[in-house]
Amino acid sequence: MRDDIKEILLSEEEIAEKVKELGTILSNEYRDKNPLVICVLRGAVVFMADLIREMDIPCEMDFMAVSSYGSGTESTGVVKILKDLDTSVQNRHVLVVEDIMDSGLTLSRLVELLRHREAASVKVVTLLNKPERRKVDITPDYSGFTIPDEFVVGYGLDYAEKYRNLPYIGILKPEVYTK
Ligand SMILES: O=P(O)(O)OC[C@H]1O[C@H](OP(=O)(O)OP(=O)(O)O)[C@H](O)[C@@H]1O
Ligand code: HPA
Repeated sequence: MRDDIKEILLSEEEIAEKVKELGTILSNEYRDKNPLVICVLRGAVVFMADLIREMDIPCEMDFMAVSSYGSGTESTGVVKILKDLDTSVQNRHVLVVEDIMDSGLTLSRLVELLRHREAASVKVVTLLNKPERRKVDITPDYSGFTIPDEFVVGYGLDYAEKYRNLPYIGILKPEVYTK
């Protein structure tokens, strides 16, 4: 797997430090609010697992599976809900956890849906933000790293379902997805 990586963008240590910082900020923000923390499957699962262990407040979690990339590197523009929440968000403070905001299509669709379901508040935390690629007007409420317009994998992020288990975030060699 390492041979397919052009460059390590974020090391395990850099990620761990950032996740700790975000955990502290979110603990202060959501103290006494018993937030419903929503993991957007599948990419966010690694970030979510680390983040909630850096949040020293009561919270609940639930999962939603959506997909817009299929097996490619460009959003199809169609955000499919593959698995919905088991919990009602009505009157709950909702924190959506994502691995990356790229075109913004996935999160704008999700935020709209959760607001429509009458959540008390909806905020988004993303580990990575690629603002150069934005196709809709959305900004994450909390973001770990702003990254350049490169296709990245690892720490949950995949290309065609591969590389999610890399412990760091690396830039994928373009020849891997152009061949
Ligand atoms: O801002 P966007 O352009 O919408 O891109 C971000 C979304 O794309 C990826 O999901 P993907 O559809 O690849 O599914 P996955 O989480 O299962 O990898 C990623 O995990 C985000 O959910
Ligand atoms: O750079 C990326 N890598 C993996 N999945 C993604 N989904 C949107 N952007 C990316």
